[in-house]
Amino acid sequence: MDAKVPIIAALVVHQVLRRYETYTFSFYPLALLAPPLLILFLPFHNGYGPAPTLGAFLQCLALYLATLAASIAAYRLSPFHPLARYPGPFLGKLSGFWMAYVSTGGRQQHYLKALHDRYGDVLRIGPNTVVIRKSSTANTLIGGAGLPKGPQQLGRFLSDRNLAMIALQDTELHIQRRRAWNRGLSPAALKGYEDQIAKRAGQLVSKIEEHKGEKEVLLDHWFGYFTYDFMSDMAFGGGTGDMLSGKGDTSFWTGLERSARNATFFGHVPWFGVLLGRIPFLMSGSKDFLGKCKDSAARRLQRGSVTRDLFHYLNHEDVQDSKHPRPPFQQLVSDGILAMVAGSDTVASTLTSLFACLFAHPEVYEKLQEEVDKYYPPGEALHTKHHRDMHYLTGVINETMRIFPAVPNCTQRQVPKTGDGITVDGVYLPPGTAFWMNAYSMQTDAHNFSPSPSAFLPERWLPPSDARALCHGPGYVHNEAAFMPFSIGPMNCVGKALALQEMRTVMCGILQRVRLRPVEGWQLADYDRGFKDYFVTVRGELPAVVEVRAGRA
Ligand code: HEM
Repeated sequence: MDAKVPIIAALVVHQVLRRYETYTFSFYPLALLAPPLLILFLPFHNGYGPAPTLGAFLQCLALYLATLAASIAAYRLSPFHPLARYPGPFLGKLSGFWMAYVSTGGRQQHYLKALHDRYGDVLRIGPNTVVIRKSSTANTLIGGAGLPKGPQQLGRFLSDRNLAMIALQDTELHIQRRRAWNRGLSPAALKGYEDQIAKRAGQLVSKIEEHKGEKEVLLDHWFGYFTYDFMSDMAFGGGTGDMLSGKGDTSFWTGLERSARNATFFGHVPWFGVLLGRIPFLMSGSKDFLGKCKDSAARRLQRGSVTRDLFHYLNHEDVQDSKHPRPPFQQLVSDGILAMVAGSDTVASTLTSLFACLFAHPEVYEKLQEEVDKYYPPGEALHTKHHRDMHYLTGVINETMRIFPAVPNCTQRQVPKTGDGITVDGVYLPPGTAFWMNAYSMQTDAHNFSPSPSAFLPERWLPPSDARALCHGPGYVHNEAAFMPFSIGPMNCVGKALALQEMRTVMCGILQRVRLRPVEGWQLADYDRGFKDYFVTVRGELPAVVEVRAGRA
């Protein structure tokens, strides 16, 4: 047998694969099987004889695939790879499946932080993927004129078609789509959601109150029900959210958790997620969940606009002119799914972490209680007018999101495949490099927040005029450029203001009426262990004891 032919074919195909990336399903079997078949049947002398047998084909295929795999591995590990300068796990350099595997444990934020502490600010965690902890690069890379989105979301949504806004890699398309979202989450639109938030927050507090005298109430569950019900009011004008009343279907949360684990995995190998997403009987759990979200969006579209909900803006019902034609149905469905996933879990996670931090720091709870009592005495309605003066509450929320960010790895961007790549503050990213700004590592790095970067100190965030502010003394560092729980730039979290408004309203509502305590033996360390980064965060239960405050029921 002439071994040279399949070996040369494999080396050529490797070069094609390096340059040509596709999510077309048929491409992969073609790239893997067609060259050995061609070699056997092409009329030139191939060394396999005039009538090739199955054995000859298998021999040729094995040699071809082994050479292809060896060539890919050798290139990825070689000093000639454009990312060779960056340290990282050996298996990560070899394949995206390494980080996909690590992510299944839910502790990738801690894994990456440990690697950053060991190797430095830029790590190579995939063949063409890095993760960055250097805040001085953030503005250029993901700020105002930052780089386009990376491919991770295609894997997470198991599709490269009918994408939700968060997954759009074409910046122009993203800007266009984002306009409607910006209108739907503008300060004026937020004013319109204020009563709904206050109503749902009041309902939540009443539900928590009902548990007084009982052994415990699971706060994480109730926060989940609150965010789901509110998001369905806010996004779809109501009609689907009924969890707080105890009547709703809670399978949204089980579905989300199950599909989130898959989503994390496929975010590291997006091409694989897209391929599996095309196979009808696979990934049924994730597809069922996406299907349920689709149904909510479809029902809302059929019903039409009753209130000025988010769909009112996404469907361009607020701008009836020829420049704003109605978007295709599938686009609305994808963005509806995005609203439910991005808007529910993140806020539920942060509210749960907020109380976990307060339980672990009773002195902080006391100070926050004082501030809430000052602005929201008994009977004071849960409107937003005091929020901006509540600096301690802001400090508590920021400090919680610093240590327990609901999206620990921020999000992915990618350097365009054509051009020279980009250099910023000594970090060179070659064309095609996908990268994450690692929020968790940045926010807990002593170079950005000192003293005690892992300690919960809301005083870090107080304005210098406040006597309690922690802003002097040797070794004090407070680098807000490294604080990005909502990401930054024009593709950051469009729901940031809404999320803060929800969280402030709920915190004020709860502290105004009840006193919550952790159950006997509860430890923050246990909560931390159960806090898993599965694209959205999965957290352990947060049981609490409820006491109604005198004169507040
Ligand atoms: C504590 C709460 C929240 C946190 C920590 C959070 C965090 C994030 C982060 C880190 C991103 C990625 C941004 C990027 O790609 O650079 C994001 C995107 C997004 N978030 Fe949030 N989020 C929260 C709440 C919300 C809420 C309430 C909504 C309401 C609908 C929302 C809607 C979105 C949307 C639509 C995107 C995609 C933005 C785009 O691609 O332009 N988020 N969020």
